[in-house]
Amino acid sequence: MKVTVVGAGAVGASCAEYIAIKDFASEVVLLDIKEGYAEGKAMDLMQTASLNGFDTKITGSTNDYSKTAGSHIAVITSGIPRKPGMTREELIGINAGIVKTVSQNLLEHSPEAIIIVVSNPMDTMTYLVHKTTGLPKNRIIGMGGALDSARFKYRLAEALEAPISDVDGMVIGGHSDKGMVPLIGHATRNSVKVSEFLNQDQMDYVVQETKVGGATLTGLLGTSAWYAPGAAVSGLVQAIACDQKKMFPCSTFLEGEYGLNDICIGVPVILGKNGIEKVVEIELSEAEKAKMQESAEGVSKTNGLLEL
Ligand SMILES: NC(=O)c1ccc[n+]([C@@H]2O[C@H](COP(=O)([O-])OP(=O)(O)OC[C@H]3O[C@@H](n4cnc5c(N)ncnc54)[C@H](O)[C@@H]3O)[C@@H](O)[C@H]2O)c1
Ligand SMILES: O=C(O)C[C@H](O)C(=O)O
Repeated sequence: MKVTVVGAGAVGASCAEYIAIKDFASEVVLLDIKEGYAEGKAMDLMQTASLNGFDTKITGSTNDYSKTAGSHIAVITSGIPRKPGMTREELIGINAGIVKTVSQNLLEHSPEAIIIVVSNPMDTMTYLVHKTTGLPKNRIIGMGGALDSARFKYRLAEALEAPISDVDGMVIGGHSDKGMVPLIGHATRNSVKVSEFLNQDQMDYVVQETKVGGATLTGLLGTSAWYAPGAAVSGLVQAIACDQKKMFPCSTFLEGEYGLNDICIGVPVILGKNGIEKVVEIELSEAEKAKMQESAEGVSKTNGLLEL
C-alpha cells in the first residue's frame, strides 16, 4: 500500500508520522515544493522508526511526482494555512491554484489513486478537485468532519467531566467557523444522550467551542493546528487502506442526498477500499436540517469564487 502526502508541512508531516506509526502502509512519499524540505522531514521521521517500531518506508521528494507513481491514496495538504483573525475561506485565492495543479500532477502518475483533500477552504477545494479531475466521486474525499468531530468529543468530555472513551458525537456540514453542524442531539455518553447530563447552556457552549475549534488553536499557535488534523487524516487513510468500512463525516459530492446538489460538504460516509463506499442519510431534526441548509449556502457561496 503506497500513500503520497503532498505538502510536508505541519499537517502533512504529522499525517505521515501517524500513518507510519500505525504501520499499515508499505510506503509513504512526502512531496513538497520547498527544496529538500520533504527529504529532510522523511529522513527525520525514518530515524524514529527504531524508536516507534514501524517498518513503513517514508521517502521525500522535492516536486518530483515520478516518486509518487502508483500511489493508492494521495493526501493534499499543500497550500497556506490561515493566520489569526482570518477565515479559512480567505485562503481560496492562493490555495485553489495549488490544489488544482497538485491534483493533476498526482493523477498523471497515479491515475487510480483515491484523493483526500485537506487544504482549505476544504469543502471548496474538494469541489474544485471534483470539477477539474473528472474522477468518480467515491475517489474524492474531503477531510474536515473527522477533525471537527474529534474536537466535539473533546469539548463534550470536558463538559461531562467524562473520559473521552465514554463520549461519541459527530459534526456534519461545512468545515467553517460558522457552517459546522455539531449534532448535539445525537451525542452520547456511553449510549446515553448528553442532554441527560448537560443543561442547554452547557450544550450550547460545547457546540460553539467546537465550531471555532480551529480558530481557537490558530489564535494560540499563530498558525493552523496540525496534530489532530494529521491524526484525523491518518484515520481516513487507514479506513481506506485496510477496507475498514468505518463511518466518518467527510466532504463528498452530493447529488440529492440531504436535499443538496452540486456541492461537496460534510456528511456521514462509509470508508473502505473504494474510498466512499456509501453516503449514509441519517434522520435530522428540522433545526438540524435548517442548519445544514444554511451551511450549504455558505459553502456554495465560496464555491462561486472559483474560476472553473
Ligand atoms: N481540512 C482540515 O481539517 C485542515 C486542518 C488543518 C490544516 N488544514 C489546511 O491544510 C493546509 C496546510 O496546513 P499546514 O499547517 O500543514 O501548512 P504548512 O505551511 O505547514 O504546510 C504546507 C506545505 O505545503 C507546501 N506547498 C505549498 N505549495 C505547494 C505545492 N504547489 N506543491 C507542494 N507543496 C506545496 C509548503 O511548502 C508547505 O511546506 C492549509 O491550507 C490549512 O488551512 C486543513
Ligand atoms: O482552522 C484552520 O485554519 C485549520 C483547519 O481547518 C482546522 O480546523 O484546524
